[in-house]
Amino acid sequence: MEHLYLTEEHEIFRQALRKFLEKEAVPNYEQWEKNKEVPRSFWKKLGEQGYLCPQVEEKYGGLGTDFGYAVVMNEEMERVGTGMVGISLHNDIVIPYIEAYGTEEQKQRWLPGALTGDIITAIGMTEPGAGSDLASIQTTAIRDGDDYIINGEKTFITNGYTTDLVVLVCKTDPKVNPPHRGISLFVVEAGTPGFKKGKKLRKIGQHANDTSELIFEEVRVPRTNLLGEEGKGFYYLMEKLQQERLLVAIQCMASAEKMLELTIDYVKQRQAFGTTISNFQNTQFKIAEMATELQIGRAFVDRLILEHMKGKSIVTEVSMAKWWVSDLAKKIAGECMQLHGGYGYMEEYEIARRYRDIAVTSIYAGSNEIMKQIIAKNLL
Ligand SMILES: Cc1cc2nc3c(=O)[nH]c(=O)nc-3n(C[C@H](O)[C@H](O)[C@H](O)COP(=O)(O)OP(=O)(O)OC[C@H]3O[C@@H](n4cnc5c(N)ncnc54)[C@H](O)[C@@H]3O)c2cc1C
Repeated sequence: MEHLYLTEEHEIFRQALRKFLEKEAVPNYEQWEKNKEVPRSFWKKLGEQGYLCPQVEEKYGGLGTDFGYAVVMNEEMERVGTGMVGISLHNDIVIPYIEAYGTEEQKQRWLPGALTGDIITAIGMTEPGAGSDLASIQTTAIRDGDDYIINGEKTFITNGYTTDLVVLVCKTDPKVNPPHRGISLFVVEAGTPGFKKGKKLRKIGQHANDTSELIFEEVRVPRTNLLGEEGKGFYYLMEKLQQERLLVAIQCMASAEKMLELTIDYVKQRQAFGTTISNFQNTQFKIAEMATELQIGRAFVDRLILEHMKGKSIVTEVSMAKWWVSDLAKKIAGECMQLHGGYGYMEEYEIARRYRDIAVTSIYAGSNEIMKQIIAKNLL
């Protein structure tokens, strides 16, 4: 499908990336699902080809690419499987915090490793007792001379098991009112005494994508690991969530388009009552409806990508896209599975995995209910 914001260079990049993924990811994907992680050897290969954080400035080893390249990467990885979203989380969500709020010293320290795959990153916001209500987190980072002492627990952390570096959301002032003013961001490196990782969590889908609990017991980090200013963490998160939520909409579009493609192929060859399933009017109407809804979603998401690339603040519209496209993708997953009949419920057919993988998109990156709350708050 043609996109408004992509140049010929983006398309050349897409072709090269697609070839790379067909060789290095597709044949191994099932094994990654079984192992519940994308191996570091693959991250390193991505790094060698310039696919890790290509947007980073050249002086740190990056290519200084625009958001169009991130869109292409997300679409192409999503075509392979949603279990690769941890790579996008690293490229397009975690590293941008360091790029935007890190000091020169911090950038020199962490960006080069993030580009080679030596440093895999994660972001720790959610806790066992606080997800949507982020301001009520309990993890604390209390000043002790030139250091901070961190105590707390995070859960559902993407890349949590493999991570070398986590951008951690903590309370530096647990008593301040309103509570979000007491939130700060820290970089905590794996291996720091007191920082423990839990087991890989057992999820219903996105198996290749590792998700873990992270535990912090009396973890001492120097002041040089504070990201940006103390007490500004919540504002930094709000600034960056636009891109995170837009990416979920982009991933859901790509996945839903793939599901429709798989289903069109299937109904054209499956026989029943002496003809193909594609000859039934119900099938034709379902395909027509899904294709129409995908065109509507594509037009909206493409417009938002363009505006995001121009640096516009489109928080309300991105929240709309996040809930609407993820709900659409979930509905399409159900309808595509239905058109596959019993085979759609079998793991041999890709639609089964896609059905499981898409379910979480209405929950993570801010639940769809929270998206509607943001939209309503900005309109009323
Ligand atoms: C696979 C996976 C990967 C994840 N990756 C990460 C990660 O890398 N880093 C990270 O920090 N977190 C991550 N998360 C956490 C995710 O962002 C949270 O699960 C999500 O924000 C919801 O929080 P919760 O699970 O605590 O649900 P809750 O906040 O307890 O919500 C439960 C239900 O109540 C609804 N609800 C809550 N508040 C309101 C309200 N005010 N009005 C109406 N309804 C409301 C919610 O929409 C939801 O339906 C991940 C989660 C999953 C499942």
